[in-house]
Amino acid sequence: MDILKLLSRSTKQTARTSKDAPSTKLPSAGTSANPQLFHDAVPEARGKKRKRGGDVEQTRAHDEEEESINFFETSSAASKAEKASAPKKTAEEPASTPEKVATKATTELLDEAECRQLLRSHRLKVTLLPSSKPDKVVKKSKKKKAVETSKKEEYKQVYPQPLVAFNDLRSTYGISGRMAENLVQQGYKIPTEVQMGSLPLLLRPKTALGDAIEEAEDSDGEVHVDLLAVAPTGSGKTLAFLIPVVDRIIQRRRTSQDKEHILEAIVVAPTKELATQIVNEARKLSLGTGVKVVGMRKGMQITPRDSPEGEVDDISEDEEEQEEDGSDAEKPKKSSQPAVKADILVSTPGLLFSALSGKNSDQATLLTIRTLVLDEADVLLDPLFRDQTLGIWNSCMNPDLRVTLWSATMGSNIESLTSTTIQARRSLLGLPSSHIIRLVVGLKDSAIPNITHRLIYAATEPGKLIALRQLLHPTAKSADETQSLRPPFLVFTQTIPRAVALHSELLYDIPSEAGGSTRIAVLHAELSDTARSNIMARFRNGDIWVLITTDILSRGVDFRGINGVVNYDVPNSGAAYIHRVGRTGRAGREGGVAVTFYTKEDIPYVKAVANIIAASEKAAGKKESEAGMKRWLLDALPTPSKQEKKKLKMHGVEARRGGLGEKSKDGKGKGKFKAQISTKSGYERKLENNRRGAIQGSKRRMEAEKEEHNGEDSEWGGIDE
Ligand SMILES: Nc1ncnc2c1ncn2[C@@H]1O[C@H](COP(=O)(O)OP(=O)(O)OP(=O)(O)O)[C@@H](O)[C@H]1O
Repeated sequence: MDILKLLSRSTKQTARTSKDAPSTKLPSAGTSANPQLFHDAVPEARGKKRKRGGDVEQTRAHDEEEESINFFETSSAASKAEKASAPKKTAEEPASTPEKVATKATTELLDEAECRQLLRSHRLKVTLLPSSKPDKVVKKSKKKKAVETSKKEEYKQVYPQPLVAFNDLRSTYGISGRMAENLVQQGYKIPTEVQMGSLPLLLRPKTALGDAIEEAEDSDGEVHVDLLAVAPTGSGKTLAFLIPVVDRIIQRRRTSQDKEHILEAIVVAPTKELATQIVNEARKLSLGTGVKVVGMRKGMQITPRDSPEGEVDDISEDEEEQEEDGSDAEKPKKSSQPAVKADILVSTPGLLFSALSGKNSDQATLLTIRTLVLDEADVLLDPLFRDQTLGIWNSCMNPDLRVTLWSATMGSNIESLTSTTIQARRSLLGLPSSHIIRLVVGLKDSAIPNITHRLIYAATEPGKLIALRQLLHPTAKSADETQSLRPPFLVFTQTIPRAVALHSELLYDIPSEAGGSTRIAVLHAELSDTARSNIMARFRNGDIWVLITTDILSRGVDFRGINGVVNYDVPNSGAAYIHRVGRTGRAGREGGVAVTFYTKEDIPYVKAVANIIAASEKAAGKKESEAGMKRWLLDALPTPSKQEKKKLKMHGVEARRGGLGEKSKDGKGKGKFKAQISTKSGYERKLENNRRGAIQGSKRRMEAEKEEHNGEDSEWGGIDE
């Protein structure tokens, strides 16, 4: 079914020819050939001589595409035999000797020049952050210079082994055959940049880093690594943090007699939707490895290992999958069950923190946790979640604790908070201080270059509504790629009441033959968990075409087929813009569109968005004449003060606070009321208007008739005789 055709049917849109139809360019049109954002080899692009690393990479990437059956296949007969038995395995992996892994490792490593070349050509920058807190920069000029120099010396760029091809995960870094098989099953072929940079570092730090650093060792003899990774939205960070988590558990089991489920890893994510998605990804990845993944639920307890058998229970995988399908609406919840028996726990900070600070809090010191993952770390360490996140972090008392932090945006304040927390924890446990590794992919804090941005001035609130309808119902004249937005797409508003009101407004905008009001939905934090899961499942299935939401869905959530994002209300910060628009153009897909409306009220705040758009267009290689963001507009927009930025981040644009706008004192709805979205649907208002019009019309007619009648009475009619 052509969604756009149906939507534009009432506006007599002319049928697109296959030539001008943009379907092949749509992100929902299929899988991306290459998920890498920066896969152009730099030396070639700049006309320099190519080094050997580039060739290695090209050849391997090509080989991967050729190997349609199994790109994890190694050349040796022994490994072929090993691979052949892999799919049949359903239980845990048989032990693989460390010597075997080590022998393989030596055969695959690149020299430093090749590493540099590859890392650079994929815009990967790896830095060791200072192991101690950098000295305070004092303002006195001479001192400042001296201190800055010493600070500079502490930031050291390193060139670890990049992951050239997915089959190296097995051959060089020794991941389990079963996990490798799971990756094949899911169709992963070429590693994304963040996977290239982080997987060797986290899987086998010694192999990846060589003698680049002399570091503290963990009890398993590996170099201690904490990682802060900043990589674009949709660039595969989930897989980058999950593979090492699952691998570390499998490695521990290989060497230990204890095959029980021990809670070894915690993944924290800011929203329930993201946490559920991570649980699903982790389960797909660890299928058949014996690693168990559980999503945290209300009422669950984090029990210590020696909790009595039989008491231990958790939500079954089936049950959670049902929740994701939205099919468990009528089922009673098992949320009061007492325990978590799993290897990996995924949770929002609030749920886990309250479980830790509950009745059994003294038992809750998480001694067994060896990996803590903070997904969307900048938001988790923002004041909103900071206490909860640090509370969880500080409960993890295992000396081998590895912390990895991930996001597409990371302020320098988050970086220093991370350093301080890691070093403080290590000194509390009497451990030597260690370096934190920072991995940055591309330009830090920027929007992905593979989507089209449109910043549209709509002047007023009603103007935005008209503009949104224009996107939804392209007219014959406007149904080109610059005007229309092909569903499915997401619409973001500033507040919950505004999302609800916009939903009511648009409820009947989709023709009934296309599914009518069922095609449009609203998702926000005040809905029940079941309702939220239900809507997510329907949107993923393609039953919902337009999903109106708040920033609750702006981070991490991966909808593969989204064609566009509409910022109905301007986002509260540059970071919020980057994450919102990053819901489209995932895994390198081209064709995603991000539309942002702004009104008179937004002008003081829109510069951050405009700057990000300009940087993204530059990164995409657009010339000034092709760029949507014009220089004159950038220059004309005012730069908000720090204070204004802070206020905006905390509360949003004032005229829209509280959602529907405040009534003026006389109740007439002027002034602040202009930022209101009607709470009735356009269709309902049209009916009401028609009804009101009909009543007024009939009143007018009656009055006219009356007047006529009176006129007749008063009119001189002569003498009736
Ligand atoms: N190597 C790969 N090849 C192809 N697709 C991939 C690869 N790695 C991940 N993906 C896919 O890319 C999509 C985005 O991945 P993911 O959700 O992990 O992105 P992210 O970097 O966490 O994004 P965000 O910053 O928005 O949280 C997913 O659909 C995932 O399956």
